[in-house]
Amino acid sequence: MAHDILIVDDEADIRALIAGILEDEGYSTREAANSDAAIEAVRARRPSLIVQDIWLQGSKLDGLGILSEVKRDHPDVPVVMISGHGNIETAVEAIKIGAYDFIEKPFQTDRLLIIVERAIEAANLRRENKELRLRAGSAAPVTELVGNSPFVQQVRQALDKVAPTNSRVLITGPAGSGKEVVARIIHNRSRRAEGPFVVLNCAAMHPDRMEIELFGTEHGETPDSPRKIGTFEMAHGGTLLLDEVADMPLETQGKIVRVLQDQTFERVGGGQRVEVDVRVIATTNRDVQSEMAAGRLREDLYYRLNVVPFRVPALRERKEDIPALARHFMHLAAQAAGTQPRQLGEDALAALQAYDWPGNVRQLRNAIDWVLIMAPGDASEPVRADMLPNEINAITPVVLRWEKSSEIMTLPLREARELFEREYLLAQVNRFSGNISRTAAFVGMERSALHRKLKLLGVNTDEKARS
Ligand SMILES: Nc1ncnc2c1ncn2[C@@H]1O[C@H](COP(=O)(O)OP(=O)(O)OP(=O)(O)O)[C@@H](O)[C@H]1O
Repeated sequence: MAHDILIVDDEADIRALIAGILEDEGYSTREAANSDAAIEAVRARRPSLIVQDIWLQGSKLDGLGILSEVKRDHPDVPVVMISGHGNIETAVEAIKIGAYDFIEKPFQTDRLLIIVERAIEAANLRRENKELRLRAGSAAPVTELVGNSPFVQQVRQALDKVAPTNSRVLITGPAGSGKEVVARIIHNRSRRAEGPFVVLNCAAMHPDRMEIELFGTEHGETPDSPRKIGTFEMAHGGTLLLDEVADMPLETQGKIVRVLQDQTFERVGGGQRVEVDVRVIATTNRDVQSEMAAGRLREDLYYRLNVVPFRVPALRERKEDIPALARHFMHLAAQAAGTQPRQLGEDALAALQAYDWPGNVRQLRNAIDWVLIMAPGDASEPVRADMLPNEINAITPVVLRWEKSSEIMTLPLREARELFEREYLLAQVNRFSGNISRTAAFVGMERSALHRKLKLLGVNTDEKARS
């Protein structure tokens, strides 16, 4: 579809001249002679770009006034100002308000066309980047890792060191564990934070499209379609995240090695080299050693990407983070739904910690979204363990489903006490990811006494590690 350009000038012959030049290049144009007509035209349909004179005779608002209104309602629409010799200062003022650029009268056709093309391209890139961020479910910049487990503390320290450098980083870990979050934090804390953060999901991409997505095309996919900008070019000045890099075709992996080497590449179907300044971060949930052994991941790519390795463990290996993550996601879910967050009872948090989370942090986030909307009971009451989704509730330790536990009432006191102690301690050991010292401190026992007790109750090492 042709880009729609609005031309605002009080002189009819200048409007006609600009419209002619732009239409010859395939743009479609509309014209407005004063501020009322300009604002009405923008309201009728958001243009792709506005070319606008600074001085407008017989108009309520001058060029700067229209610019301010347009930028207030449509900050993403690029505006190119036309200035006369005497008003360069005003043109500079316009740039401060948000104009993309200005051209001086009398203008050269080539300059007008170059500026228009660049302004539209820049606006497209900004929009695509915004969409990519939204698709990743994270429009707001992530700056902190939620949690306080030894893992999170270690990663925090490593992030402080690595983020400001330009090092490439390879992040491994199971699906949904937070690899992309780590990548975003690295970007947000780097000197590139103001630049784009672009994600290319290699697993979701058809292998045939991979190179077009990465490098773009010089001529467009059909003779009259515009050229496409690839993710490497979009990420110029910022960070490119190659998500699930081991799923990339081998041939493309080879091309990436070359880009990493000299930071230039050719667009598909193009002969010219495009220079870029991009920090590359890659993630994978596969075992990189076996991927290399099977010939699915090139060793030279692996060594170039793995300058700084990060491993994000499964959630079941760091259960201490669950309460903080659960509260964080409850807060986010409530904010998104425009409601009050529900409080999570201690028993519910313990039940969440007893569960294995095969889908990791992403599954926990989904579960909390469910709890906010679906959990029974009054919204002002804390959520209890038995109100959690079925798959979690089903494995909740007996001790957390007290009123459901008819079994305990059928037992003599000594056996009931043993059952309670066993379930209670098992649940606590689970909450602390099998760490006996931290469990002992929490339940108020000596470490050695807890060990003895667990042995006596038949809680074996496997169960402790059941996580
Ligand atoms: N420590 C954390 N703090 C806050 N949110 C987190 C954290 N870890 C993960 N999340 C959230 O969990 C979800 C999954 O995280 P993310 O997409 O980073 O995982 P991933 O390992 O990249 O997954 P995949 O391998 O499937 O692409 C996201 O919604 C993310 O915001």
